[in-house]
Amino acid sequence: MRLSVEDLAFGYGERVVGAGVGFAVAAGEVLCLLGPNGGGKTTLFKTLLGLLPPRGGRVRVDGEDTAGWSPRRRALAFGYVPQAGAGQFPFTGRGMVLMGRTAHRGAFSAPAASDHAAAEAALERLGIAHLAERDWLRISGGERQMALIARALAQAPRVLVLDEPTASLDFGNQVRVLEQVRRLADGAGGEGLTVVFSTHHPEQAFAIADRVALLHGGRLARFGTPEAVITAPMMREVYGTEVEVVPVGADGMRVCLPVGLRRAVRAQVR
Ligand SMILES: Nc1ncnc2c1ncn2[C@@H]1O[C@H](COP(=O)(O)OP(=O)(O)OP(=O)(O)O)[C@@H](O)[C@H]1O
Repeated sequence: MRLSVEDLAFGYGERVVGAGVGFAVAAGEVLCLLGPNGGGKTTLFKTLLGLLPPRGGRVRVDGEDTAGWSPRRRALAFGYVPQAGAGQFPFTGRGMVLMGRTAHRGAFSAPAASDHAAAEAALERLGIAHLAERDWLRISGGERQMALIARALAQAPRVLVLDEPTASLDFGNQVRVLEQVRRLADGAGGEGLTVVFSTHHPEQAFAIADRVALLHGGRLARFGTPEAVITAPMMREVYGTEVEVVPVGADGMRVCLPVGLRRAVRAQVR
C-alpha cells in the first residue's frame, strides 16, 4: 500500500505542532522520521493512524483519503508500535501479542486457531517465545518493547508505523529489530510492507531506510535519501552538534561521529 500525506497539519486541540507536511512512501519502502525531542514525530504518527484528527490536509492510502475510515478498517491496514510504556495490562506476553489479532475477528469472539498460530509465529520470529507465559507487569521495558513489535507483526498490517522501536532495547535486540523491519518491507515472496519508523539514531536510517523525513520547527525540513539528508551541516543546524559523517566497513555504510566529544569531556574533567 502506498501511504501519502498532503499538506498535513497536526496537533492537539488549538495547538498546531506541525503543518505543511507532505511525503509518500511506497510498499516495500522504509521511511525514517528524524527530528529533535518534542519536534512532533509522535503527533504526526498518531495523525497518520487516525488517533488524532488532522488539523488540515490529508492522509491517503493507495490514493484514498482515510478520513472516513472505520477503526476496524484502520486496524486491518495499520500496525502501530507505540513508544515503550509500562501500561497496566493483566496479560501474559502471549495474551498481549494475541491482542494484535482483534481486528481479524469480532472483539468478543474467542481467538481462532489461525490467531493463535499468528501470535506464536510472531513470538518465534522475534525470538521471544520465552515471554509467552510471563506476566506483562513483570517483564522488563525492553522485553515489553519486543512483545509490542510481535503484536504488530501478528496483526499482519500493510502499513507498519513504529515510534522509536529500539529505544529501550539492548544492542543485539536493536540489530534484530532493525533486520526484521527491513525484511518486512522487502517482503518474502509477496509484496512488502510500507514502513515508517522514528529514531534518534541517524545510523539506523543509513542501515535500513530508503528515505528520511526530517521534522524540524513544525515543518518537513528535509526529505530524501539518508545520504542526502544526514550531513554534518544538517546535524549542526538541527541538533547543534558537530559530527563527522564517515563511511565504515566493507559496504561503506555511514555513521555519525561526534567530533571532539572525548576531548571536550576530558578538558572539563581536568
Ligand atoms: N497530549 C498532548 N497535548 C498537548 N501537547 C502535547 C501532547 N503530547 C505532546 N504534546 C506536545 O506536542 C509537541 C510534539 O510532541 P511529540 O511527542 O509529537 O514530539 P516527538 O518528536 O515525538 O518527541 P520525542 O522525540 O521527544 O519523542 C511537544 O511540544 C509536546 O510537548
